[in-house]
Amino acid sequence: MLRARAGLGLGLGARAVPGLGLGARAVPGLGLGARAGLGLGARAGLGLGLGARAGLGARAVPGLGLGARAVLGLGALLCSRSVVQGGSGAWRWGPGLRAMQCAAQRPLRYLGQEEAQAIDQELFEEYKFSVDQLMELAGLSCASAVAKTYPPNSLLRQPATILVLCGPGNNGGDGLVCARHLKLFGYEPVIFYPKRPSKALFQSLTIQCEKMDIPFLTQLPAEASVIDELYNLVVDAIFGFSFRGEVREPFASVISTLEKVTVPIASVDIPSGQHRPWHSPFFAPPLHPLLPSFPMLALTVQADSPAQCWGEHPFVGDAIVQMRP
Ligand SMILES: NC(=O)C1=CN([C@@H]2O[C@H](COP(=O)(O)OP(=O)(O)OC[C@H]3O[C@@H](n4cnc5c(N)ncnc54)[C@H](OP(=O)(O)O)[C@@H]3O)[C@@H](O)[C@H]2O)[C@H](O)CC1
Repeated sequence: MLRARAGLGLGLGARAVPGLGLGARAVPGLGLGARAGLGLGARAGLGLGLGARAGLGARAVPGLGLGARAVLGLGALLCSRSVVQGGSGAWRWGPGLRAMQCAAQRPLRYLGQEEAQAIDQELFEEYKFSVDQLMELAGLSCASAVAKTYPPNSLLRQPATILVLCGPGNNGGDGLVCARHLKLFGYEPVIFYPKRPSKALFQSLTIQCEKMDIPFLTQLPAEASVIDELYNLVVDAIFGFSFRGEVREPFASVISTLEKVTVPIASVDIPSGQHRPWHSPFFAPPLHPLLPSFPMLALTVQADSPAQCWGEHPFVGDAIVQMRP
């Protein structure tokens, strides 16, 4: 069933969203807001909101009362600085689904590596999401964030070339999905995928890119200047939260080259090799021992406070998870 709703609400209370919803919904907070996504969960809160909501499936019921909430939301959440700060700014919508753009200078609560992995496990085991589902959303979120920050026709080099570097794990899978959506958004992605796992999922993602005529490089240019010359932007989908220890080949050379490029780097989840002082404008200064510099595209964030953001172009996509109390 498709449902749409708009209204003004002031509520201190609990509400439940007992279904799987696709659409937009008002989000508590001062301001005008709407949130798009695929959401499953229940939430309670204190909020004054004017917004619109449209959903496919079950919906929340506002009420008086004080309660806890748990949200497992998969979707795009876009919010303006002023909303995050409790001001009166309007919510903004972006391309595709799911990304949250928030203010810096707010108290931050970053996930550590283990926490991020635990949330991932919970999504798979308790909430029964499949890796394909999450990866598709992750890749789409990444492509959407790139498109929002660097629209294809704003780029210096035309056609709008983007180099997508894919690693051997799920982060690399996110990169493949991202490349596919970038192509649909009007970019010319080129993929470097030097270590390909034998799992069917990655083979399928590779075939899908090939079918879309996205070229795969057999070798990465060793000179960073060549990358600067050929590409407007690099998407770094080499390692995510399972990266451990010193970088091994072939990725040590890749990351070493990446450190020297001057075009922007958009990292998926965390900057690969993550201890390095990347010069990308996306990255904030070191903030956490596990996540010393945070990337443009974070895929999982602890969402107790949606004001947790950072950097010049912060985006949070993919799974927005609020734990049950
Ligand atoms: N949270 C979500 O909703 C989702 C997140 N996704 C993305 O998945 C990654 C995590 O994926 P995972 O496969 O667990 O791990 P990585 O992609 O980070 O990397 C694993 C591979 O990396 C190799 N590795 C690890 N350390 C090194 C190193 N020092 N040098 C070289 N290679 C390294 C590792 O190789 P092994 O030989 O050690 O096995 C693995 O091959 C997360 O960050 C998100 O981007 C999913 O899309 C699902 C949704």
